[in-house]
Amino acid sequence: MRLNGEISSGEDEKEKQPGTTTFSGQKVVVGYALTSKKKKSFLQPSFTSLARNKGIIFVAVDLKKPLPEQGPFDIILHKLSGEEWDDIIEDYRQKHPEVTVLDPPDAIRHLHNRQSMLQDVVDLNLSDCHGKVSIPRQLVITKEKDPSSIPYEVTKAGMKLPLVAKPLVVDGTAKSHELFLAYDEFSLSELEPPLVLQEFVNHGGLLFKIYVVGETIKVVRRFSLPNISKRELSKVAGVFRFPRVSCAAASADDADLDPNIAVTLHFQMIYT
Ligand SMILES: Nc1ncnc2c1ncn2[C@@H]1O[C@H](COP(=O)(O)OP(=O)(O)OP(=O)(O)O)[C@@H](O)[C@H]1O
Ligand SMILES: O=P(O)(O)O[C@H]1[C@H](O)[C@@H](O)[C@H](OP(=O)(O)O)[C@@H](OP(=O)(O)O)[C@H]1O
Repeated sequence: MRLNGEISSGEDEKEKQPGTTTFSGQKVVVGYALTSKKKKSFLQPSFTSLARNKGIIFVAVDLKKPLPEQGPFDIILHKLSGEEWDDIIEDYRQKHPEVTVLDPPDAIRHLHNRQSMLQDVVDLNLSDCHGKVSIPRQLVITKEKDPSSIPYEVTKAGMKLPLVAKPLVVDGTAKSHELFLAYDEFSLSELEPPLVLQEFVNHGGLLFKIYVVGETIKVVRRFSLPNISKRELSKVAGVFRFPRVSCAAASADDADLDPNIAVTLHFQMIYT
């Protein structure tokens, strides 16, 4: 297959994966358009090397050049945000129906907003399905709102403390993963809308993260925010920032959990 573009050099990809055989058939070319953060986390040498052995080649899309002039690609893998990029991808999809675009902007738009993201879970209506699947009670504070009005909004909505505050927009930046924990509603006026406020759900300081790709399902355990007791709530005030809760570094897969906790947690998986 012909290639016009920078091919992931593979120079650092010396690590051979056990059990992999070198591919000798038709190649699949994946054009990728990712942030430098995502390139670092996703396009790891061990991964691109494994992919190469299976005939999958990653080629960087040059954002300074028109997309239709690049390739040919079999797949476009992108995670960039913004209307301009969405238009480029949509236009490319129309002109190149033979290329698989993962994911078309229209199909993932609702995931860029924490309110619309969780609406799908609500719509599934799994309130009585071998247990309870629900989302935390939440309130959206739009960007037009004056932060000083947040305490009033919270009281009006009857939200119970403590509250978790998250950026409304999810755009893959480190800032969009930030989370704030507020023990009293007044300190919420220090935060910057647009926000989603959620009631804090005690979940034993652990959560299960489930990855699904086609038929393959992988479940991992992560340490999370610990339970907050009524006593603690009555003694603590203020808003606390957590840059990244339950990230990969907080893996609890090897933790020796009390079996009783593990069983309880099994029934407490929460959608956040
Ligand atoms: N309402 C809540 N009550 C208690 N803990 C919460 C709540 N919301 C989030 N958390 C904790 O904070 C973590 C991060 O929440 P967030 O909503 O940012 O998850 P996410 O966007 O699904 O995370 P990721 O970006 O890793 O996919 C959760 O995994 C959970 O441990
Ligand atoms: O490492 P896990 O627990 O799987 O969490 C991932 C999040 O679920 C993703 O949302 C992050 O990607 P974005 O930052 O592009 O949203 C992703 O960011 P990363 O690719 O920069 O590591 C991870 O934080």
